[in-house]
Amino acid sequence: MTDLWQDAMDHAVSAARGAGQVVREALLEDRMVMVKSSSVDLVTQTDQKVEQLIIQSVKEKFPTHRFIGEESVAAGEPCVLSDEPTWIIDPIDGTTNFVHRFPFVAVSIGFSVNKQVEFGVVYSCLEDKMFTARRGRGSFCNGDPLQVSDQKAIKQSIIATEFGSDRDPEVVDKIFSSLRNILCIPVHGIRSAGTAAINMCLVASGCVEAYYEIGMHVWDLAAASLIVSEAGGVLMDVEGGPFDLMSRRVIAANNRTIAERISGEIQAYAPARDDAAAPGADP
Ligand SMILES: O=P(O)(O)O[C@H]1[C@H](O)[C@@H](O)[C@H](O)[C@@H](O)[C@@H]1O
Ligand SMILES: [Mg+2]
Ligand SMILES: [Mg+2]
Repeated sequence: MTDLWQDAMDHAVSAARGAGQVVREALLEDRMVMVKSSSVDLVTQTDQKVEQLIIQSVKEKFPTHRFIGEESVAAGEPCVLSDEPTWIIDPIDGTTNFVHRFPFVAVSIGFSVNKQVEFGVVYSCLEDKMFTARRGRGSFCNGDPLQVSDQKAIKQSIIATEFGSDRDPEVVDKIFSSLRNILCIPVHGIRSAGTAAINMCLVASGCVEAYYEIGMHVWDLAAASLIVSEAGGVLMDVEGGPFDLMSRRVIAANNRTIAERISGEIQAYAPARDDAAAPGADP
């Protein structure tokens, strides 16, 4: 049977690796920092340049494919997940890390058809780790297979999360209330890589048992969600229902028991969905 998407996945790996080189070179130069939704939601010209390099390279090979790019959406492009082949791109996941030279920065490229992620590529460019997954064919890091942790007890676990870029005191109170509940289970520790994609690749690698967050976006999650599930992990909404790529809410865990326990400790809220502004979106 013809393998429809292998050529596209090979291109994604090559584009992510090339983008990583651009990121590493940019780290040696001064970076002009701009802000988006808040004074702590950062973006640089490198984010914008890398996204355009990836999108242009894809358009040359796959002219009918669609795109959801973090910085294109920030510039006003619609954020629509249709049934069409769609490249879901976060050119730099961990921009704050990039600005501060904190060494966890990823290029994330997900690819969906019929709203289902067919492959995911996350390139941790300072570690030179290429995380890949193809639906139904496993997850890998630099070609080595990945498997989530076999830890069953949350009290023997490390949990990853992020604090996001919303500094509304009411939101921050919910974030810290969830964090306190989880810390006091107790768990062994809480970690933040500063990038959703790398946190999820750490789940897939068995380094942390789970990651949760409310507020990140589809481009942070798309590629890494498949890397987690193809490594034997589970994805869930923070209130225990099915994972929804556009909801800006996720629990990614090594097993359902730990995911459900985390869900029970989270003080949930619902940020505006990524597709909220899409034509015909539910209000
Ligand atoms: O670095 P970016 O691509 O903006 O993504 C991060 C986002 O800015 C943060 O608010 C989230 O907490 C992280 O999980 C994202 O990785
Ligand atoms: Mg991101
Ligand atoms: Mg980004």
